[in-house]
Amino acid sequence: MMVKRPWIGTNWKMNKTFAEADEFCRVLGGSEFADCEKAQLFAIPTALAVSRVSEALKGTNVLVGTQNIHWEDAGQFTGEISAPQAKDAGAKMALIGHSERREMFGETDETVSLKAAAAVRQGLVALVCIGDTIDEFNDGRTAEVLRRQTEIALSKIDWTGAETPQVLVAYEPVWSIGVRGVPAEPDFVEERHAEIKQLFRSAVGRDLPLLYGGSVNPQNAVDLATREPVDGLFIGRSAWNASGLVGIVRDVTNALA
Ligand SMILES: O=C(CO)[C@H](O)COP(=O)(O)O
Repeated sequence: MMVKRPWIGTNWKMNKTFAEADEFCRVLGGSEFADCEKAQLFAIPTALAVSRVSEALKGTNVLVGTQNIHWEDAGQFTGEISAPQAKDAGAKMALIGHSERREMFGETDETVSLKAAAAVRQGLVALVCIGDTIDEFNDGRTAEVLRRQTEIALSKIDWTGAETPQVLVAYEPVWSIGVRGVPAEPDFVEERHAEIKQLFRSAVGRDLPLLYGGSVNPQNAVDLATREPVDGLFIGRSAWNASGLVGIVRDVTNALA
């Protein structure tokens, strides 16, 4: 059996001053996982810190991403940043459709699909988030919502080009995210992941890495990451300190060895 090489990374959201970003990079860059072959690590700072964090983690195996991009490459879009600009700053990944952007900043399935296509066009790894709200979950609409979000998100990517599009999806139940989030049971995650992976095959005819996010913590990380259809962990609060991320990477890679 092939040993799994999980994606493990963190989204800083609107957190960290430059000094705090530097400290994160110092600890992660100095850890035994800076050049880790057993996992693909990534960190997604605020747009202002992408350049600084990319520079600080240069030469390591940690990919740096940006939390949002516009779907156009340039233009009259005050306050936005484009995929080429994110790349210029050192980003290798673009986070797209996080539930906080869907809930609070008007992100729709349509804009998610445009942004995912823009990221791929520019050679960024697109990390697309999907997830059901608590109302959708309680109404038994989880499967329908995940199908809609997945199919639309992947619909504008050119899957036929010479380059294989680098697209990751993260299933993040909205009800499990953040300080009021309820951690999802690993059995529940395993079932949803198996269903979402079927959707990849029917929608785009291929397998895509599928990460889990939402209240991942040192207690549940190994159980989640070792489930067969879970290709990685997308972590918020428990990895904002680099030592938290390092601890989870250590536990998960040991468990998978
Ligand atoms: O973006 C997330 C992962 O970084 C996600 O929102 C989960 O946040 P958490 O519940 O604080 O882990």
